[in-house]
Amino acid sequence: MLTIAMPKGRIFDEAVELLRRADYALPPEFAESRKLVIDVTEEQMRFILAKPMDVVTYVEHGVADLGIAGKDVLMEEERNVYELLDLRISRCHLAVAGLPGVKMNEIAPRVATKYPNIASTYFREQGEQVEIIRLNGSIELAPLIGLADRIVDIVSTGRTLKENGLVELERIAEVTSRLIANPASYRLNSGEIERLVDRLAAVIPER
Ligand SMILES: Nc1ncnc2c1ncn2[C@@H]1O[C@H](COP(=O)(O)OP(=O)(O)OP(=O)(O)O)[C@@H](O)[C@H]1O
Ligand SMILES: O=P(O)(O)OC[C@H]1O[C@H](OP(=O)(O)OP(=O)(O)O)[C@H](O)[C@@H]1O
Repeated sequence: MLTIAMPKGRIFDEAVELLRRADYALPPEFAESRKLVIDVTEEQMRFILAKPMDVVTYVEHGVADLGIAGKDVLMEEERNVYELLDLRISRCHLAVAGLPGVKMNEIAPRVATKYPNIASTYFREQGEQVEIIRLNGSIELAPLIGLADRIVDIVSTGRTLKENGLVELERIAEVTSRLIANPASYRLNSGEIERLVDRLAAVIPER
C-alpha cells in the first residue's frame, strides 16, 4: 500500500481530478470528507490530508511515500525528497511586487513575504541587501501600510495585486505542483511508484 500526502486547500481538487483521470477509483465523498486519513483499499492507497507546507515534512520523514507539493514550497525549503513529476496543475508564479512608482528605501529596504529563503536568495543574487520580514498571509497589506517597500508572493490571476493598487515588478519563478517521493520508499517500492508515475504522466495537462 502506498501512502500519499495530499495538500488540503487550493491544490486538492485539481490533484483529485488528476488521480481520477488516471483511473484511480477515489470514492465520491473523497473531497467532502473531514477525515485526515482516507484509505482507498481497492486501490491499495492511503491518503493523508495535510497543510500544503507540511506535505514535504510527511514525505521527508517517510510517513508518506509520496506527496503533492507546490514548486514554491520545494524551492523555499531544501528537503531530502525526490521530485518525480511536474503535474502541471495549480499553475501560478512567484513575483516581486510593490506600489507603482515607489522605489526601494535606500537606507533600510524591506521585503515582506511568506517565502523568506526564496526572497533573500533572489535579492542577494540581484546584489541587493534587504531586510526580510516574514508574514503568514495577506502579504499585499505590507506595502499599503508601510511595513515593506516590496513583497515576494504568489501571483495567479493578478487580481489581489490589482485590487490593492500594487504592480508586479519582477517575475522570480514559475510554479506548478509536483509529485514528490521519500527516497527510501522510492527505492523500496520503485515498481509500484513508477506505475503510478506512468499513469499520471499519461493524463497531465498540456503545457
Ligand atoms: N493564487 C494562489 N495563491 C496561493 N497559492 C497558489 C495559488 N495558486 C496556486 N497555488 C499553489 O497552492 C499552494 C497553496 O495552497 P493554499 O492556498 O491552499 O494554501 P495556503 O493557504 O498557502 O497554505 P496555508 O493553509 O498553510 O496558509 C501554493 O504552495 C501554490 O503552489
Ligand atoms: O493573483 P491572485 O489570483 O489574486 O492570487 C494571489 C493571491 O492568492 C494568495 O493568497 P491567499 O488567497 O492564499 O491568501 P493569503 O493572503 O492568506 O495567503 C497569494 O498569497 C496572493 O495573495
